[in-house]
Amino acid sequence: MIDVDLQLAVSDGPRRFALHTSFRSDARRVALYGPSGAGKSLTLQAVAGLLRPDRGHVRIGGRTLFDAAAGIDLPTPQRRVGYLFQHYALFPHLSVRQNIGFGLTTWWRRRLDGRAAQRVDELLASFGLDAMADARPAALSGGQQQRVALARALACDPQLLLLDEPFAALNPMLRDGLRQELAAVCARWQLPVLMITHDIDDVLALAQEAVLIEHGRAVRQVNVARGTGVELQLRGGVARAPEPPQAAAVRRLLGGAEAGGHG
Ligand SMILES: Nc1ncnc2c1ncn2[C@@H]1O[C@H](COP(=O)(O)OP(=O)(O)OP(=O)(O)O)[C@@H](O)[C@H]1O
Repeated sequence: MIDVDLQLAVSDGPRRFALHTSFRSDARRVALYGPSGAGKSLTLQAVAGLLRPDRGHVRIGGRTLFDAAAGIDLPTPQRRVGYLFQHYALFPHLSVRQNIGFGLTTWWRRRLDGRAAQRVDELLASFGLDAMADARPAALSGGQQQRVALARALACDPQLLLLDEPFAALNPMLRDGLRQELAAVCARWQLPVLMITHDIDDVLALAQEAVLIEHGRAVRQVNVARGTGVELQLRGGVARAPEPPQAAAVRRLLGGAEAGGHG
């Protein structure tokens, strides 16, 4: 379902950070977990198309969003990913309704057409935000702001939801309740989720699989329900997720020859 192999470098003056994250997962909810500065946000931004990798690919549910070798680089709106930013990034001067509908409008036409307005009404209702549709974000609680940001991320009918530290902006007292609310939203919308966090409780509450990111590398992949993990290898300079069980049989049947090898 999620197949990511990314290589890119960013620099800020003399500081240079090289990212090479590679993992594959069939789980519906995957967390990128790791310390601050490990490269989680860069990975998420590259999946969303906000950052262009030098090499690699991004495939979601069989769709190729990016493939450097094949020259494929879908612009963000065509990727059909919803992005929940770390501090929600709600527009303070727009109402709840306008925030949710923002991505359905264009800069030259900010009015919602009939279908888009209906979609926004549905989202307002399903997130329990009708009563505050005309309020500005500053008048909402942290939890309500999170719901507006989630509704906005879902407005474009995404095929993948990207969550960047979804609870970082919240009072710890609120987190448990909102984790459960978010888990319910994901289940209700049947949406695959790729989230980043450095809070192990987010992983335990929301993720089926977690990929540990350290120093710009995906180093371990953990099955949360089973409590098992596998190391992600760097082979020939490319990190790969573990092979499925039948791969060993295929290798045996093919005589152990490496791809591209002869004799
Ligand atoms: N646009 C940029 N230009 C230069 N360096 C950057 C840029 N964005 C991120 N970095 C650097 O890349 C490294 C990885 O950053 P990233 O934001 O991906 O980490 P992270 O794992 O998401 O951390 P956090 O959990 O603190 O958000 C950091 O050292 C950061 O300073």
